[in-house]
Amino acid sequence: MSKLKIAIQKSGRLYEESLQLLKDCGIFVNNGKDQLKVSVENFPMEIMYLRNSDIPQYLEDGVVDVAIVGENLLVEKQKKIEIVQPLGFSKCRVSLAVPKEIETDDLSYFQGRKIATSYPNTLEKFLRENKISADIHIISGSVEIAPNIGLADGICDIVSSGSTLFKNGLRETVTILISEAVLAKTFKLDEEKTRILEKFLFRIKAVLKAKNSKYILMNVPNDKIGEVSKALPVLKSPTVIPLAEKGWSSIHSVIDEDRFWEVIDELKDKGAQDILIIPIDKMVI
Ligand SMILES: Nc1ncnc2c1ncn2[C@@H]1O[C@H](COP(=O)(O)OP(=O)(O)OP(=O)(O)O)[C@@H](O)[C@H]1O
Ligand SMILES: O=P(O)(O)OC[C@H]1O[C@H](OP(=O)(O)OP(=O)(O)O)[C@H](O)[C@@H]1O
Ligand SMILES: [Mg+2]
Repeated sequence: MSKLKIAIQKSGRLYEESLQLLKDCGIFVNNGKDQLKVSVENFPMEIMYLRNSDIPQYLEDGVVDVAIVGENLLVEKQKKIEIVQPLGFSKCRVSLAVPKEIETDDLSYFQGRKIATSYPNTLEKFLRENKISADIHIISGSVEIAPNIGLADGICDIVSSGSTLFKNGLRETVTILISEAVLAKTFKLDEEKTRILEKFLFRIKAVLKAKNSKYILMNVPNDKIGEVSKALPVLKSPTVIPLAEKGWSSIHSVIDEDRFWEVIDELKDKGAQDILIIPIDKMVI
């Protein structure tokens, strides 16, 4: 039986959460990461630990079948690859930044200036689309230092919390793109591997859905059940269980993490009491 070859970053920003996702999907990997190719016992999968920057090429060539990579890297490398599923971690953006003394946020500041970056293709395309002509200076890391050592007038790099920019006296002015970790696949996938990928994706979706949802239970006077139920964005209809105390019931349901506070206020207003919110481990719907 064939195995789905998945590439994962060997070390760096994506490593921990990529492995955690596999674990949450019930795919157990027992190895030290010095072993660069590892088979999984309980799923038809083979893991390859690679440098993030090499992964897009391997995907395009079909050397690996799927990979967990930053979306920004796929944009940068411009390879023929398909994004199958955003994964919700390693969220960041690729932005332009200038020394904090520069007062303008306007893109025209960069006209005729020098910009240091590790993402030349992304930057070049963005500048071309916005009719800015600038001198792109490629460096492979520590980009934020460039303006301080007189190497460039501004930079284009990854920003997440913004603390690297701040510590280096820089200020974010224009966001070029936003990114998160994604599961990407090669176009060269045969039928058998496509079936394995579907199985893997089914598990990933159950994990992601559970992460974005909460189990909610509350006590409600029986005459308020209708009103409270209406406020719940339920999967089908809420579970209603009578309490030992006459005239009261317990209502159980699932709500989206991002609607959480809004829904709680409404539930309280409609008569719900003793509201409990519980994390969900997996969710198959
Ligand atoms: N500060 C950050 N916060 C959130 N996500 C980030 C951050 N920096 C990078 N990322 C994301 O994680 C990915 C991997 O970044 P990382 O710095 O670990 O590797 P790299 O230096 O690009 O690659 P390599 O594995 O080739 O050395 C990036 O492509 C980006 O999508
Ligand atoms: O906005 P922040 O939260 O400060 O994150 C941004 C920083 O994170 C990344 O570097 P990383 O730490 O991955 O180092 P690297 O350049 O060696 O990859 C990126 O290149 C920025 O420098
Ligand atoms: Mg980095």
